[in-house]
Amino acid sequence: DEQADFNLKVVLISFKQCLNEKEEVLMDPYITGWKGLVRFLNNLGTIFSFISKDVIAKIQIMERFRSSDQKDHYSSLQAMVQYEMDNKLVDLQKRSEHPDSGCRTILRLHRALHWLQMFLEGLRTSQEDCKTSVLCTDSYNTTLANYHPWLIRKAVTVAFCTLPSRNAFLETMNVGPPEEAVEMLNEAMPFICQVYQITQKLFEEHSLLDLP
Ligand SMILES: CCCCCCCC/C=C\CCCCCCCC(=O)N[C@@H](COP(=O)(O)O)[C@H](O)/C=C/CCCCCCCCCCCCC
Repeated sequence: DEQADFNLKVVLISFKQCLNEKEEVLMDPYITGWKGLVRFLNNLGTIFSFISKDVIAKIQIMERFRSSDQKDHYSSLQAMVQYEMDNKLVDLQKRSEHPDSGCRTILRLHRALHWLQMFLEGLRTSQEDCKTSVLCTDSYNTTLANYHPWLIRKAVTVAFCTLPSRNAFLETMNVGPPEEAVEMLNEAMPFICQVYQITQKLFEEHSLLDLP
């Protein structure tokens, strides 16, 4: 039962566990966090399956690295960037020799994490009667939409219209009444923001923010 399986707490704990004392972003909890988000997405209906398929494909790319002979080079985002850059394993101009590098794959998820951060912030601070679809569209338009072609933007906007009300949405997080879900989001936001900021800085320092 996927609905029963999803628990916001599990996702949030994963993002908390992503950061070690050296402020590195650890790959395994990062992947676990994304898997939890996909589980949540799957519960929102089949209209969202084109989105979850894309996330799953990206998770699988990263899992393959983590179970390969090179797995130690993928233990953290920092190790991955160092390894792929040092060994010229990233297509910087055009997707060709290394179409599915770890860096370009994580960059896609990283951009989506920015959307999540904006969306959860909106959800957390909005009034009870606020429409989830509006929060979702606004946060999408200021983040991910900048990287998506027209057709995807349209499909995404249609899917957003099917989202339940704010309170029903918060209840699907399986942590009790909406107020408790908001409380948990208050606790979790700093970790998600930190993971986002550290990754952003890492990719910025290596000029990896525009990978094809
Ligand atoms: C804490 C729990 C509460 C909130 C739960 C939200 C659950 C969200 C789960 C997943 C978020 C979606 C992540 C989307 C990743 C998209 C990555 C991407 O940009 N991919 C495109 C580029 O990849 P390449 O082609 O270059 O390999 C790809 O083309 C896009 C494909 C599909 C469309 C993606 C649309 C993203 C919309 C994000 C909003 C999700 C809506 C969730 C509703 C609450």
